[in-house]
Amino acid sequence: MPKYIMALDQGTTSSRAIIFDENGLIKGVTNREFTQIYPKPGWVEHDAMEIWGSQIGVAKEVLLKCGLSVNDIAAIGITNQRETTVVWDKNTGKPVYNAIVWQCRRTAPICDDLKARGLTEKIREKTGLVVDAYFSGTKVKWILDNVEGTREKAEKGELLFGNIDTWLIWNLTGGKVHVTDYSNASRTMLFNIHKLDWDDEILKELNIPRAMLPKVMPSSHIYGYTTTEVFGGEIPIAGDAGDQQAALFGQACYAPGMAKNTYGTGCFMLMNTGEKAVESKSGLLTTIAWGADGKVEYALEGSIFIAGAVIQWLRDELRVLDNAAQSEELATKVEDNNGVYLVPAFVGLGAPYWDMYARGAILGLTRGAKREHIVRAALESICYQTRDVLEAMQKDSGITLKSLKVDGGAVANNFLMQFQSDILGVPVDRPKVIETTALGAAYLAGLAVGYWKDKNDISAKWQIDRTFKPQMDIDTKERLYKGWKKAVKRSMDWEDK
Ligand SMILES: Nc1ncnc2c1ncn2[C@@H]1O[C@H](COP(=O)(O)OP(=O)(O)O)[C@@H](O)[C@H]1O
Ligand SMILES: O=P(O)(O)OC[C@H](O)CO
Repeated sequence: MPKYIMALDQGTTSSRAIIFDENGLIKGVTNREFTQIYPKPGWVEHDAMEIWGSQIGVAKEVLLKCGLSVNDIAAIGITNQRETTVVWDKNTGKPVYNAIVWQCRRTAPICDDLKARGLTEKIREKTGLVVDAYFSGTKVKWILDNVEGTREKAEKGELLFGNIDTWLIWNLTGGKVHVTDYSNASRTMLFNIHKLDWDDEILKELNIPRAMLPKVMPSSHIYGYTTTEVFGGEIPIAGDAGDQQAALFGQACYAPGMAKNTYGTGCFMLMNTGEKAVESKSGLLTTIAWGADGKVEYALEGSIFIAGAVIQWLRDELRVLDNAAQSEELATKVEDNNGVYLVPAFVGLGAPYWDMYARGAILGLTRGAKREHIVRAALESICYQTRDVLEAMQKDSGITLKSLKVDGGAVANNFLMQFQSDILGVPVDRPKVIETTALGAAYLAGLAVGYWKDKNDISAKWQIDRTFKPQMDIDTKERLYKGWKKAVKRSMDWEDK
């Protein structure tokens, strides 16, 4: 058996390739940011060819960096930004339009129409999702309705749809394999999560031909092999999961009631609910965690659209930071937020508010408000949003979390982690490997090819780096959170419909 597993982690802002050893430890990482395209306010696109190029580029680079060849890799696991939609021509392999990113709000009117037609409940029952522009279904419809010639071609079976996992696997296999996994399918708003099949009724409502859709497979499975043109040899592609579900797997949250929160571009809290699809009454999503060991398991999810991205915004647009890490230094230069709240509703609000028309706001400014306060308010907003979601999660599941496992790029920020623990009143556990998304994809791939034995083998590898314990007094905590709730209200229903 070759010595390593390679994970390809295609995120919202960067493509990453990571090589893991049998202890689940990182041997090498490479990372490449790619272009974010904002054609209009609220619209977000990526160039699918650039995504493919950057992903394959980092994969080759990491092999070189580690001095490894194709024969050293036992399997590849894919994990991806979810919901982002690519439609391409089956014959040429070329996308017919840019990838429409999960954050894009352009299909809000299509969602309003679905709601007006009384389909909200039916869609929730079948897919576990709320009707929102976030998911892929309305994005596919938008492409077929707006890009010339695509509907005819789709009806003739000449176009294919895929999320980024599907797009990467298609390209890695030289256009031979058109698949996705249960976790990704469950984010399309086209998939019946109980029957485990594409839903003909929803497809009809959105006028999407079934022939465009990929075959849905387990998340740990050999889907195909890389063509020799890619790496000069064949490697089995054996893991596929949406990045948030992959992180749940990488954090070894295998028992019902176990949860993690991932702090990347957005912030996503998922709780394993086992073989039971728990219905949310508090604004969360019911989603498929993964298909593995011959069964499908479910999760409750709280999706926060903007988390680490607010720090990128401070860096790239406001230019008050040189780099993301500097946010910690600035936030700790001041004693508190000085009454300043930042609601990062740049692309509307996700869980538990689901307001496609909310927009970002900075409130509570006075003459004494400094750059440091705004930076601090941005970091605090990530923690308040997480509390919103945790409260909903505890209500829906009836489980009170004793601690929260965290991961993702932004958890390197110690101020963020301490404030998170303070505002939740719950200890926050940061593991040694914070690249748990990639690790989860590697585990899923490794299990499929027998590189690791089973989930117990994996659970034993989870190691803690640091626990952040709550230190804030209850009055301060509640006063701060109350301010947040007030600020959120002001940001809602801002954009005209
Ligand atoms: N030290 C830090 N403090 C706050 N935010 C950070 C820090 N380091 C990275 N980030 C944020 O984390 C995000 C990157 O995390 P990552 O897990 O790579 O995200 P993604 O997979 O969504 O691309 C960026 O949005 C960045 O602004
Ligand atoms: O790119 P990330 O890691 O922020 O993840 C994006 C999510 O998958 C969107 O649902």
